[in-house]
Amino acid sequence: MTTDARVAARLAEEAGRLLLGVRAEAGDLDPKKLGRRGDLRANALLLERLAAERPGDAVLSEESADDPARLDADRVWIIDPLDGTREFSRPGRTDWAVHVALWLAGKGIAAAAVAQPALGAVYASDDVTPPQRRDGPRRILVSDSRPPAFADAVAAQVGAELAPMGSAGAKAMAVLRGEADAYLHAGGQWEWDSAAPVGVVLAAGLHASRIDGTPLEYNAAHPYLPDLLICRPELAEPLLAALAGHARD
Ligand SMILES: Nc1ncnc2c1ncn2[C@@H]1O[C@H](COP(=O)(O)O)[C@@H](OP(=O)(O)O)[C@H]1O
Ligand SMILES: [Mg+2]
Repeated sequence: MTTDARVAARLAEEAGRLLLGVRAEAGDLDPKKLGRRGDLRANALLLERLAAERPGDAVLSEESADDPARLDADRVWIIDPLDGTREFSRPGRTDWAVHVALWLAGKGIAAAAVAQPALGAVYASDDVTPPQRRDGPRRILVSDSRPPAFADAVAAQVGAELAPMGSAGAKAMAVLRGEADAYLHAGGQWEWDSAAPVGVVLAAGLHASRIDGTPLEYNAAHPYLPDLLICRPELAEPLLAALAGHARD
């Protein structure tokens, strides 16, 4: 039988291919409509493929009504069919992603994949390696539109520069590729924004936690997970120490 991680990788890749097509045929469609079309079509494809590949599993999707049956389920797919909708609808941007994660009761995120279709890349939890250390100054990625208020102070404390980028998945995968040292977020986010990126980076040996250092927990009744730190393991301690001093600012 195909493993859950392979299913996640294949579905993320398929949804990514569909999204590239939606973008290619968009013409001069209004960006908001293009984003919405991408969200809905990718969601429909993922739901249909999950129902075929893993019938009986529950699904928590950004783009579907929440079915509370997932709270009693042992297997829940947590999906964001198009993360970085805003960037997807802007020509030339590559910072958008498809997230497919599987949560298991008592285990947490057990399989995950993130596709970055505009880069032709799919990252999966069963096939990742830790990044090589990059030369140059430390770099912390933050939201393009909603960077944490205290990010400047935290970056200064650890001698890092900040760099904006769209999409939680794109930022996490940039850390995985070694293009940045950390991804810091606060102020609001949902489980589907981080489940698959966190599953992939943890499998590669990177650090991922809440900004107070506690574990990220998924399949909660209210699936709101407002903050996140992903970083190279050796940076976790200094970054969490800096965050402890600034996150209440
Ligand atoms: N303050 C906030 N509240 C809720 N969601 C947020 C948020 N800040 C970022 N997000 C979500 O996190 C994802 C990455 O955001 P960003 O690009 O700003 O880093 C986006 O997901 P979607 O594109 O799936 O909506 C965005 O909506
Ligand atoms: Mg998202």
